[in-house]
Amino acid sequence: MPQSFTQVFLHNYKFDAFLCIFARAMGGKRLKTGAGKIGGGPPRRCRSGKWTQAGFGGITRFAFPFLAGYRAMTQDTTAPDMPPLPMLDKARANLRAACDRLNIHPDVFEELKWPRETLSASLLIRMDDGSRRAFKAWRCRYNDRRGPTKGGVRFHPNVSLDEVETLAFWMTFKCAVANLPFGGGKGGVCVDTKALSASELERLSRAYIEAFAPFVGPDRDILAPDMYTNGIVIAWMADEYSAITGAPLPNAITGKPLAFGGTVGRTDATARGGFFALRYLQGSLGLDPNKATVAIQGFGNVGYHCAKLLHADGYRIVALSDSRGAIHDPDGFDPLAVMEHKHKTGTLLGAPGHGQTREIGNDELLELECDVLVPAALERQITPENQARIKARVILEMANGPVSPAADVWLAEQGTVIIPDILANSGGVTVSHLEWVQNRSGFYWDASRVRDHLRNVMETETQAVWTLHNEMGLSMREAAYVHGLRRIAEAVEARGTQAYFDGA
Ligand SMILES: NC(=O)c1ccc[n+]([C@@H]2O[C@H](COP(=O)([O-])OP(=O)(O)OC[C@H]3O[C@@H](n4cnc5c(N)ncnc54)[C@H](O)[C@@H]3O)[C@@H](O)[C@H]2O)c1
Repeated sequence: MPQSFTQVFLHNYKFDAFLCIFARAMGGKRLKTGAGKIGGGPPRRCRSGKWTQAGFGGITRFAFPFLAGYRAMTQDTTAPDMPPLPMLDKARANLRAACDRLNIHPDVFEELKWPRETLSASLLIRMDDGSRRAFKAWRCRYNDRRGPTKGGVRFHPNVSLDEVETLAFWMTFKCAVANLPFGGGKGGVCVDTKALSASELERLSRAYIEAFAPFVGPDRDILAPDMYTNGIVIAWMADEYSAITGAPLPNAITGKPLAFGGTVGRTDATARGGFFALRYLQGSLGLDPNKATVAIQGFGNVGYHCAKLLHADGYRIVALSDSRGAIHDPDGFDPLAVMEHKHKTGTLLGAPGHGQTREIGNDELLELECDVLVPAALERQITPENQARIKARVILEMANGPVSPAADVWLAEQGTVIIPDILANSGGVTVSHLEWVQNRSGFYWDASRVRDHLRNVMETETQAVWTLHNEMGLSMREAAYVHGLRRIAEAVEARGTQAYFDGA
């Protein structure tokens, strides 16, 4: 039995390779692809799950029961600790601190130390030019004590196992902070979507589901959008899941288009949730929406809707950015006009503002003089390297993990208020929960009911975190972890801890 993480990993890959050879020996065929055929060979619409397919996707499905069981075994908490995964280790420092604050039973920390299970796969797809390419992919179920795991799928060239597991860890806490009956999960594919054609992207999205279908399910692991997985990607995934399971409306995937069982209000839910949290705190933070200035990093789903909502509320959006660059105008931008320009030209560079607009570097945006900084793109954008140059009084973390743990401590000491990701961006998963509920009941809500529910959740939980922050003298992040951990610990302890066996 392998002992170290590296050994476990290598062992798993050898196991995959063995299955690959075994599958070929058993007669898995290499199938032609072309128009109407998607993925690296497998025939589509295969509902039986029988071993009739070649390619890694088929193998993963075939091998899944062995792999899942094997990985679960190798992640036994009685095994020696694994070598560090840098991001996850750092994220876990918040858990350790919250456990110490609450005097939580050691069994709880032990349970949350590692993901419950992580599956890796190689997605082999046919490219438009006829070649085949393999993309590394993962799906992690971190902890499911409060319910089925829930989390998005990220398509990005820098996605790694460490990132996926860390994002799943954060999802565990986010769902608890929002008081949802879910645990935390996450998935990712190492891919630059901009380098793929639409049909290649469709094949990849479907191949992801094919590889992980046995791992997911409405009562097991529920998928959602994340970076570079928009509504159409989610629709392909949901369609593929329907085909595999034979269920026409799979509620194992949320963020679906409306016509495909989606919910009203999901598109801007993450941004709206952050907006509700900020608006709830703005009085306490001394922010006057008619005077306050905002810089937003990332102009995708979350960044754009955040800009729109804040702008409509009176805030002045003085800077915006995307992966291609950033723009600054002290007199502010109308996000609708910027989006229109982006649609026309493919970039927000050159978009009109209300005054003297100039292009700036992405780094410069973070360091601008403004009241509220909204990172809505990637992790680790604010680190010890640039922390001293951050001038915003308030940071609304719409991205996951945009402030490194060291910078987080340093900024909190300087008096910067950071509304942490596990609270600020929990609006998305909150409305995803409503989609899951509506799919189950078959009764669909109107927009005002969804918004009222979201506002209620965001205000209730923001108030709880703010109260802990003040009463226990914690940073907002520490308070959010304490708040979430209390709920997770209750769910763990309800099933019994060592104390039951000690007769305590
Ligand atoms: N979509 C959701 O519902 C949701 C929910 C919770 C958290 N989040 C988090 O919010 C963040 C954004 O997600 P999204 O759904 O808006 O993704 P998206 O793919 O729609 O948009 C991402 C944006 O970030 C920009 N970007 C990428 N690299 C950048 C860089 N180096 N500098 C500046 N901008 C850069 C992209 O150009 C794009 O505009 C992610 O961290 C995601 O995990 C999203």
